Amino acid sequence: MLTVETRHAIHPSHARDMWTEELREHFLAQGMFREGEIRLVYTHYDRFVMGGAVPGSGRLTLDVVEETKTPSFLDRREMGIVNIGEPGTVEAGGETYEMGRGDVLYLGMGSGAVSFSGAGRFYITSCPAHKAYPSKLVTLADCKEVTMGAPETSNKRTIKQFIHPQVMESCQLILGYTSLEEGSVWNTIPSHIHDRRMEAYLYWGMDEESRVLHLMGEPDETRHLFVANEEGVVSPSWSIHSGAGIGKYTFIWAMAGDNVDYTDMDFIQPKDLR
Ligand SMILES: O=C(O)C(=O)C[C@H](O)C(=O)CO
Ligand SMILES: [Zn+2]
Repeated sequence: MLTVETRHAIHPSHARDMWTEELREHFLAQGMFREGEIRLVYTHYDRFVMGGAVPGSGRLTLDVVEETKTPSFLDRREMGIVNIGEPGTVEAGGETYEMGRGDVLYLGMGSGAVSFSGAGRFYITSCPAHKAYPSKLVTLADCKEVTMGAPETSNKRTIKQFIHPQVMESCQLILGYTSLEEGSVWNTIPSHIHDRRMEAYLYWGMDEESRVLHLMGEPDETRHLFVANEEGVVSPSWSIHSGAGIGKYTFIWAMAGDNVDYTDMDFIQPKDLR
């Protein structure tokens, strides 16, 4: 079963006037992971798509998605898949990929139908592509790690880069995930924006009762969302995307836009946040 929800792009001056439920309706993605289903959120931010596939005891295939009006979803798109569950299998382009928890699969434009099976919980990201780069399984052992922050500022964290120019080539998609060190709670501090790229977060590895206080909005008009495990946040190019967790968490970040330069960020110091 395939479900696709569309999210239109919101102007920052509109977001300023939103109350809590409206902010959640436009920027929070809930219920993406349901057994036996593929559930996608098709955004109008760089036409980025995020979603989940949980095959359970069956097999799920992602092929035609009406929203793209192409014969197959990946005809003019690339895809990044992260397995946030137990080991599972993805088949695409005549290849079979065995994915452990935390492994990332890149599928190039024209890969055709994508099938999911096994005990995996597959987080799906996709954006338009202009060239068919080779598909590639990037395991945890193959990613590039960058350590940032410090325990004194409660933001010591490891950024694992998978779909990233230093690891492999892609058209627009950049993807990886960040984990906090014991005792640290803050991600992405100092905050930043990048008007050249949108970004989407998926928070995972959290206890049922935990929540992340996700900060969004223009730097001088911040808003927040309380986010639970396996929920996503769409971050427009004008919005900061930082958070603090009540309990442990990891988050997958993925971006699409004009460049694939992870370091292209405009930082905002805490004193300038409002
Ligand atoms: O902890 C961080 O800092 C991040 O993970 C930052 C994100 O990767 C990001 O926002 C990249 O633009
Ligand atoms: Zn960012």
